[in-house]
Amino acid sequence: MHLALIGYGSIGKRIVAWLADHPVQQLTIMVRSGAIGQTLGDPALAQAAKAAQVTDDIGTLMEGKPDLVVECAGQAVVAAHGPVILTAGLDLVVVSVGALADNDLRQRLAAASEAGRAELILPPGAIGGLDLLSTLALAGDVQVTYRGTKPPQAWRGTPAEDLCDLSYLRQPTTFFDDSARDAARLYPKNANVAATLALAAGSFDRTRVQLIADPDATGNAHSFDVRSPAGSFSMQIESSPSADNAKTSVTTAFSVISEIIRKRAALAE
Ligand SMILES: NC(=O)C1=CN([C@@H]2O[C@H](COP(=O)(O)OP(=O)(O)OC[C@H]3O[C@@H](n4cnc5c(N)ncnc54)[C@H](OP(=O)(O)O)[C@@H]3O)[C@@H](O)[C@H]2O)C=CC1
Ligand SMILES: O=C([O-])CC(=O)C(=O)O
Repeated sequence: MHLALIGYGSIGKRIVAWLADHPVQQLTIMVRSGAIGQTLGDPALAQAAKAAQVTDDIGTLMEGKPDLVVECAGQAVVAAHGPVILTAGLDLVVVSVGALADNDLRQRLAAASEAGRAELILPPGAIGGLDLLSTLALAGDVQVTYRGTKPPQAWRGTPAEDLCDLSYLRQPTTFFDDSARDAARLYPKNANVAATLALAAGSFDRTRVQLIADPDATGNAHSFDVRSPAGSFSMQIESSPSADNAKTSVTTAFSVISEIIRKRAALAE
């Protein structure tokens, strides 16, 4: 298998660490130009693949015709490179699912997937329960309320800094209560799960999102309630944060790894 990663942060590194025990034939990693040397020097690469290359150029990544491309970089990368990757016939896992809150981009990705006969794969990421939510959404009139609770440091560098004093919180504080569309736009590194729920529910505007900073939180909690005439359920997930990125639940990388395993099995058939 030839695997390509775009982004080598908490998720990319976790995937490469897993590859040490399940190496691929070829690995291509796309990083920013300033990070090429440091990434090439990472000893984890030698164990992850028989051959590894690091580039800052999407053309170079695509030239190698990887069997699977994984975006684990950010929403801007999905917008900049997602359509061209799919049009070229390369299957693409998108982790920064919040990018799909942009209707125009969502349509372009769908059209590119069809034109290139390539699969756009949206992994569950940090949450679960999407199968039942999709089922209830088909039956109609589904209402979703999601609550994302993280420790104050996970909200650094976001608009939450202007909405509450993250350094002096004494109790759980809800600083955002609005649609999944606005959550994905305003909190691109924290509200991808809200976008994933919205896609399964069939509406970014009717999926309600509450974002909470909790000084006593030790990890990232995702809870949501689904109500519909056909059925209702609630889910509560407590996740450990990634060691090198408090915003990202460690489970997310393993959700991507499931997709890598699925692709590898399909190639072996
Ligand atoms: N679907 C889900 O459930 C979840 C999705 N996510 C999303 O997954 C993505 C990755 O998460 P995570 O690994 O924790 O994030 P990190 O910030 O740890 O890593 C992302 C890496 O991608 C790099 N990057 C950004 N733009 C480019 C580019 N144009 N070319 C190459 N590299 C680039 C960043 O570099 P630099 O730091 O220089 O910008 C950084 O090194 C994020 O968008 C995050 O919000 C996270 C958790 C759950
Ligand atoms: O990993 C998480 O806890 C969720 C997250 O950051 C996101 O949805 O963007």
